[in-house]
Amino acid sequence: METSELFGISGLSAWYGTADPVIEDVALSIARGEVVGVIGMNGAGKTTLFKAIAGVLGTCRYDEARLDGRRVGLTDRAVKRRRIMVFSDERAFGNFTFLEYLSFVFRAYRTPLADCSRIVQGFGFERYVETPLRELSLGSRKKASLIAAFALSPDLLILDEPVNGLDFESTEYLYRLIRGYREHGSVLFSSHVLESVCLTCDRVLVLERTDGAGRTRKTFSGEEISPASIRSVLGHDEL
Ligand SMILES: Nc1ncnc2c1ncn2[C@@H]1O[C@H](COP(=O)(O)OP(=O)(O)OP(=O)(O)O)[C@@H](O)[C@H]1O
Repeated sequence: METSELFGISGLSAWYGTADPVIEDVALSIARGEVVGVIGMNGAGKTTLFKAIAGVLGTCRYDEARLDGRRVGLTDRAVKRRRIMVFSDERAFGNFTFLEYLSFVFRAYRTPLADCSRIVQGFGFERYVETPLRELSLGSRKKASLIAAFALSPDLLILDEPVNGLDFESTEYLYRLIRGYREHGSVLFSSHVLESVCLTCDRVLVLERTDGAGRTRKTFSGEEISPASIRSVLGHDEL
């Protein structure tokens, strides 16, 4: 294990109603200050993987999970306070305004409320801060969750399809936030947009469903992280 590892997991399998695993024997290590992207076809198991890592999916097992080099449980409260997951289509907290949601999140993480006006401005979200979340568009709801997560600034940000639903300018701003996060912590995010991983990631993992379950098939790093290189390995040269 590298000394710079923030979080690691091995032998991770997860399932829903039946015993058939949706992801099987997945291993992942995220270094401090590293941005890791996960790509894969619809249904490959990206969201399932993220929920398991975030400790919000009860139906999973793993050989070992590590945080700061120490063996931990994914549902340990102390571990959950070190990460936050932004869901692809967050519909909870619909009756809360953004400001209410923000103070709820900070209270839940036992952290003094931080000033997030710069991030609110960056996402052009000023006029929505007092609107109930259920009245917001998909993209604006996504912004509310992203602003709260970046303002909280835990050691590990887990973002499930953060680009989905965002307008062009907010997407560019999100890329800047993700790249800048290295100074503070690590980011694990999934995307169907190759540009998003190529512009931000240190490493890109491909999750692929083989023999019925999602497994990490290939890792791209450094120079390999380009749309052409990823397409060629995934067999889509003609695009
Ligand atoms: N709550 C659930 N109950 C039962 N099966 C589920 C549930 N959530 C997901 N699945 C199944 O698990 C598999 C993986 O789904 P998951 O959402 O993790 O994939 P994904 O890679 O995130 O897909 P997408 O790119 O479409 O978001 C799919 O076959 C899906 O139908």
